[in-house]
Amino acid sequence: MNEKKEKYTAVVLAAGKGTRMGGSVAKQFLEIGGKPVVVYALEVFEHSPEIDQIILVTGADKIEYCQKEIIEKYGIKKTVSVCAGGRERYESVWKALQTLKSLESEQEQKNDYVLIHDGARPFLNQEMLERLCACVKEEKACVLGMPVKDTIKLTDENGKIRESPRRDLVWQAQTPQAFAAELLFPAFEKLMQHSTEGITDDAMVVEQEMGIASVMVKGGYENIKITTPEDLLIAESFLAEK
Ligand SMILES: Nc1ccn([C@@H]2O[C@H](COP(=O)(O)OP(=O)(O)OP(=O)(O)O)[C@@H](O)[C@H]2O)c(=O)n1
Ligand SMILES: C[C@](O)(CO)[C@H](O)COP(=O)(O)O
Repeated sequence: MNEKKEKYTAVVLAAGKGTRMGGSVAKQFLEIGGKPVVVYALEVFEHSPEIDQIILVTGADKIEYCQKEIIEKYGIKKTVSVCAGGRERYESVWKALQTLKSLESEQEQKNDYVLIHDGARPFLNQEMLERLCACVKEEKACVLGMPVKDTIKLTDENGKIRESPRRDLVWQAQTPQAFAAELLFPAFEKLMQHSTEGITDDAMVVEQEMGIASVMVKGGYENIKITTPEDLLIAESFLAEK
């Protein structure tokens, strides 16, 4: 007898303003290798056998653009919603989770796992995604990342070094970050009940609100986030190699 497949939703975040990049077009919509940055990750989720559906989060004024110029144009058929995000990244995640709750009522089916990905990370690939999906089934909270290559210094506010942590224990966190839905929903519900500062990823929310530590899963050094202008040069050089 076939076992019922567990349900995976990918949330792709594309509601940021790209302040550090500058320019008039938000970085997730800039073209690299002839396609907008956000399309690369959407295509990976579209072609993954694990992922059942995709929610794309963008600015309220970009919903129509995303529907026509991203989802329809590039054939991202697993997209079940293009919804408006919030001011901060975690608020965009919260909006996506609310959308997902409404969809669950309509679909009369709950999700087992939710993956949250920065639309500004175009070099996710199927191998990274497979490792993450396999891990989250076991561990319930998993973060893609890579060990750091430089020596890390922790300083005080004046830049004075306070600690040099063991490098073999220090990782750069990437996305996607994947969670059992039963952990992620209550974590964000709790988070939104108090004033919140300094939240820069989803694993922090699950740790802070639920007391659950996520497990690091090997991503790739190429899984960069396009953040500042030099990242576009790095991205072009990765694409030239393909
Ligand atoms: N309110 C926000 C802020 C960020 N993001 C998304 O989260 C990802 C990672 O965020 P970051 O690199 O910080 O993007 P921006 O917030 O756009 O950049 P900046 O901080 O330079 O303005 C990006 O794909 C971005 O579009 C989002 O959906 N909603
Ligand atoms: C989630 C993230 O991409 C993991 O590295 C990162 O923390 C986002 O941070 P940012 O301040 O939004 O760039």
